[in-house]
Amino acid sequence: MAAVGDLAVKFGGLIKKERVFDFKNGVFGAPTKRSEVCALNLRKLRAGGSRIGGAQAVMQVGVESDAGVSRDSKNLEGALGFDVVTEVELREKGFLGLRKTKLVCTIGPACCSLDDLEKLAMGGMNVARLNMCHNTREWHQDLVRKINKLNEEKGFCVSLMIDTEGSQIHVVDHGAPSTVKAEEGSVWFFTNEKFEGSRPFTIQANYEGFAEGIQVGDEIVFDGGMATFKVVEKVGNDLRCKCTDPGLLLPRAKLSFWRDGKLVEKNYQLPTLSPKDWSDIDFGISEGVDFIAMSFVNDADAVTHLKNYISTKSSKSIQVLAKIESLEALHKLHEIVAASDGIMIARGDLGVEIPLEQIPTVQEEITYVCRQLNKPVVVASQLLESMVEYPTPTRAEVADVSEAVRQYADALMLSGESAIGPFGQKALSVLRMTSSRMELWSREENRQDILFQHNLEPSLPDQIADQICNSAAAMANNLGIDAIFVYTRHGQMASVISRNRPNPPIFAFTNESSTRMALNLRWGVTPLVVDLSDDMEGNITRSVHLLKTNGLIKNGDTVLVVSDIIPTSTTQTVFQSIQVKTIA
Ligand SMILES: Nc1ncnc2c1ncn2[C@@H]1O[C@H](COP(=O)(O)OP(=O)(O)OP(=O)(O)O)[C@@H](O)[C@H]1O
Ligand SMILES: CC(=O)C(=O)O
Ligand SMILES: [K+]
Ligand SMILES: [Mg+2]
Repeated sequence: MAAVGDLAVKFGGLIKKERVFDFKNGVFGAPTKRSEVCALNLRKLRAGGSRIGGAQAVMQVGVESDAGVSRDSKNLEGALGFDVVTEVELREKGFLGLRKTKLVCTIGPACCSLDDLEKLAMGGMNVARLNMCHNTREWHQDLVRKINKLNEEKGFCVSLMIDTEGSQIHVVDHGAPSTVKAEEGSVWFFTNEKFEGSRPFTIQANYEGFAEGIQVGDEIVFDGGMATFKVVEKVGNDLRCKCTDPGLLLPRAKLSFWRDGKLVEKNYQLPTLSPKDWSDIDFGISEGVDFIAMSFVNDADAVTHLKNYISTKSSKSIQVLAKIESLEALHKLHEIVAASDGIMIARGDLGVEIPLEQIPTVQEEITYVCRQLNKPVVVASQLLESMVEYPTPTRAEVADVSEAVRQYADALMLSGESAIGPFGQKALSVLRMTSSRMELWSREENRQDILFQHNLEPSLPDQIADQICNSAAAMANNLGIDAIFVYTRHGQMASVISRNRPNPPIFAFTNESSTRMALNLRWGVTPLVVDLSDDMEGNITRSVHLLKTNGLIKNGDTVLVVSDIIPTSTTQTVFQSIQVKTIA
């Protein structure tokens, strides 16, 4: 509850129920109504098994009794596997109060102490992102060590992502340590040559071929519109340009070239992964990071190549996220999404290559394609940009965040807001508060879009698994279930349930740590590591018991349990089941 002196923010108007958010402590003032879940007597809903193409699908409804599990099974207590943040959130807000949208924070100098990282973790950071464009190998190594320490010693579950630098034409030197103003009509020299000391009106670009194919009359745009120059003369490999739209030139500003209102695509000459990127990738593999985000992906081959490389180098499964940040990537969106393990909509660089007014529709299109193909999608860049400087967001920023949540993006990302801004924790709490609000609204208004169900895989067993997950999500909504439990070794079942964006939270029990960390980016999924035995009934009974003894689930709660493979002692038949259990 917001104490006197705390900054309390209220959203009213359109929204029916008000909740007060305490920025300082990062908690909601009023818990989500548990009465949203109707009490159900599920005992009457008993249904038998039905045969589908050789595999057996069982649908059972029963009453879970605690009597069968002995309370002295101490070895299981530690195996609950909940992370500390979910546990607190669950105790405070109940099942429906758990946030669905995942949060990624870029780590930088403003938040790199163990203490800062712990505060971000406590504030709901699901994934820590290290941008390899900046800082040293030692700095990144230290960060990895700190995140691992927090996970191991403090019970957090924060996944690690590295983000490659990639190849892109940008400013190396513009003659000043920070921003330079370009006045209208001023003439500037663009070169790849390094220059010593101060040379006014000179810009050094990072790539020697930057002026290849560029003609007199073409335009150079800084950072997608910060300032614009017209090429007035070609001088060998260099360009003399006149400022036509005055503005600010930032260090490392991104350059794009335009002719007759169309982008002159130049990045095709640059490799998606440079030698430095390969070295950073080797670092990520050796540190056992969970995600590698690949900058400036231009086609599916680049993604497949990296995935193959990782599989030969790493025993651990590492997820490759393709960053969509070029026009070329948009042209090949489907194949890139299909080849990758997930997508980042890198709106920063995308806005350099496409007109800004197209970003919202492109974002909606990408999130839609990702959901169809069951790939997690991160919406990134400038979500709360003003908070790099100010302690509150603009209304427009909150609206932008809400829109990404309404589109059911899996995750939202902070960049400079957490990396260099003094209000990183506040920015994180704004993301948390805004997503929870929009999730509640979508649920209450029943705004869920009908998902056109692509079959994800052609084979029959996979289609059965898909259909089971789809049906489970529908059942969970229709029956007002409190929580969905899914037993999943590689995360596939959990991801397909998540793809349906059901109302109750999804607890994904897995025995693979890498599956757990990968599921951290999936909408609505709380991943837990447990010892999964072949006795699936035993697994289910044990996990319910563990939640109950820890006070996280109580009599009368209803849980929908989805399991994939239940080989029993007498038969090796593959069972796939949906069971509804009322805790008694
Ligand atoms: N590890 C770091 N060390 C120092 N500064 C950092 C670090 N990571 C990020 N920053 C700073 O935070 C800003 C925002 O970070 P972010 O990585 O999102 O931006 P970016 O460099 O523009 O992104 P990208 O290269 O992925 O397009 C950067 O411009 C940089 O100033
Ligand atoms: C995140 C990133 O790389 C971008 O927005 O360009
Ligand atoms: K990057
Ligand atoms: Mg980028």
